Amino acid sequence: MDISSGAAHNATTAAPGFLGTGGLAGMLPEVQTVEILVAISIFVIIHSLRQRRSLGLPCWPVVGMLPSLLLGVRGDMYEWITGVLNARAGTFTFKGPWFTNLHCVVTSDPRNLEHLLKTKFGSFPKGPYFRDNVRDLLGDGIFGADDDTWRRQRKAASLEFHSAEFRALTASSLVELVHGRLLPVLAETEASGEAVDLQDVLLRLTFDNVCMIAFGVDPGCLQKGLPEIPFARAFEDATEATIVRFVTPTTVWRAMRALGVGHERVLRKSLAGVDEFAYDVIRKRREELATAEADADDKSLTARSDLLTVFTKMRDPDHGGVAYSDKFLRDICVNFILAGRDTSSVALAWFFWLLGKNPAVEGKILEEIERIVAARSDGRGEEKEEEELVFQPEEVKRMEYLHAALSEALRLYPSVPVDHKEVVEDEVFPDGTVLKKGTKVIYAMYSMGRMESIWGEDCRDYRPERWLRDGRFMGESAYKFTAFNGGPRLCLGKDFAYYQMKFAAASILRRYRVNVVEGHPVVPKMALTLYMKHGLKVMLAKRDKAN
Ligand code: HEM
Repeated sequence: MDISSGAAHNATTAAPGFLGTGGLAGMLPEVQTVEILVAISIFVIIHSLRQRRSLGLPCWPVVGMLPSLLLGVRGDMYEWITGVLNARAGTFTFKGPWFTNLHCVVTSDPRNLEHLLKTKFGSFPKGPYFRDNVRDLLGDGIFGADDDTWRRQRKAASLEFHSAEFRALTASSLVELVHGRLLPVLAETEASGEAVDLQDVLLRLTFDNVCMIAFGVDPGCLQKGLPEIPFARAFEDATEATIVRFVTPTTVWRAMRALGVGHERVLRKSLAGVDEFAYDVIRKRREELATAEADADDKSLTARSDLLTVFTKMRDPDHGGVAYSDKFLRDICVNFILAGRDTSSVALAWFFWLLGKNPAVEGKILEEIERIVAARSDGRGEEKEEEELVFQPEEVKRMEYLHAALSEALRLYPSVPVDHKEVVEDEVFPDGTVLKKGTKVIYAMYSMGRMESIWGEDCRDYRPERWLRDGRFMGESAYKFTAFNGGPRLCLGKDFAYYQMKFAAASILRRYRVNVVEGHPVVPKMALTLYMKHGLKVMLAKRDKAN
């Protein structure tokens, strides 16, 4: 480019009196600056577009791919990730701004999922970054733990979750909650003719339920009037404030914690609420168990099978067989509450919304329920009033179409839409992606449900039949259907969650038509769990034989 000729042209076309004799020399640096800036801009744009071709997104100097991310966050973040993954055959590398910890590899390729969740499980722990962020809330509990700390809890909890006593507890707690509280709340709502946020009602149901499983205590969130419960509020606030740490540079949130300001102040206060509740229950349970032990005839307390009682009675084999500390018991319970408090309820909320759009599926679920009720050998299905009809565990098990319909809802709307791991040594994914030690890997469950390469051309359709062979439910590979994770860290509450969702869904559907309020906006919220951003406003209509 001939800078001098351009400058001369400017000089000759400008008014001579204005430039005077020194005009040409004074103009030169200005023109050069503009042209250099234009040249740099052209270079940056060409470079970024080239990067877009090779990486899937334009990558700008200094800010990396942040502009694309910010544009994606403005709309539906999960759909944006899905679009990029589809264009990149299932994996892309996100380059964050310089000096941030936003660099990561995002994948939805089942081969990579199997590699990181099972084959090379040891190379992909939760990692210190995740643990440091969640430690104040979760302590050393199973959710953030790795290695031996994780293995010990997983083994003990796994034994408990597969015991007959635990299954009996889950079944009885659900009868108590659904028939004693959920149905009365819904009956009141129906009678009032008002709309209700079904997601909120379901969140209250599963929060109470998981507290009964973990602590053996019912906090009473789900009851008429839908009151605010301090423990539930504290838990919610503590979780939200913890999540903010993931989008705040580590040094910044640490400084905020030291100073006790901003979301760290909220976290400190809400953690105090969580701990107050937890330690109070632990203290009382220890006292009750000691009293029951002293009175050999009192079997009522020692027969409890909630997690807190089971772990309080256990001895720690790694520490000379002493009892577990209060802090350890607190961490166990808080972790299970976090894992089980909202995952099944948001799945149910999406399920009810999908049914509204797919009445044929709802019809088939109702037919299945009626067949099961009609098959009752003692004729209870015919004789008893609808309100009293309580599904038995073996009946819930026989609801295979409902099982398929819930799995299909979770395929499209997995309660955990994305998850995260950290690589501890250099690795290569089966698709050829090179991972340097310390790389963060995001696996996108939400996107996996929308990939033609995994589920075929109708991947976006809600079709429970894809889960059925000759009318029987057929599970899928955990690396293709990843809603419950896979490998050694497969969700421990999976069977319980299905039981809970089926029991609640069948009990509601047999009694009510759930009509989503017309015009109510349904979009996912940006959070670690796939909540509906505006809840699910519905009107209930009593079902009779005609509808
Ligand atoms: C629809 C309902 C549910 C879904 C979709 C679901 C999904 C998941 C997912 C994706 C993980 C892996 C999380 C991670 O490692 O980052 C997980 C782990 C876990 N889930 Fe669930 N979950 C559900 C219900 C429950 C319930 C009701 C409980 C307990 C009462 C529970 C207990 C756990 C536990 C303890 C883990 C940790 C397992 C480990 O790290 O070894 N889940 N779940």
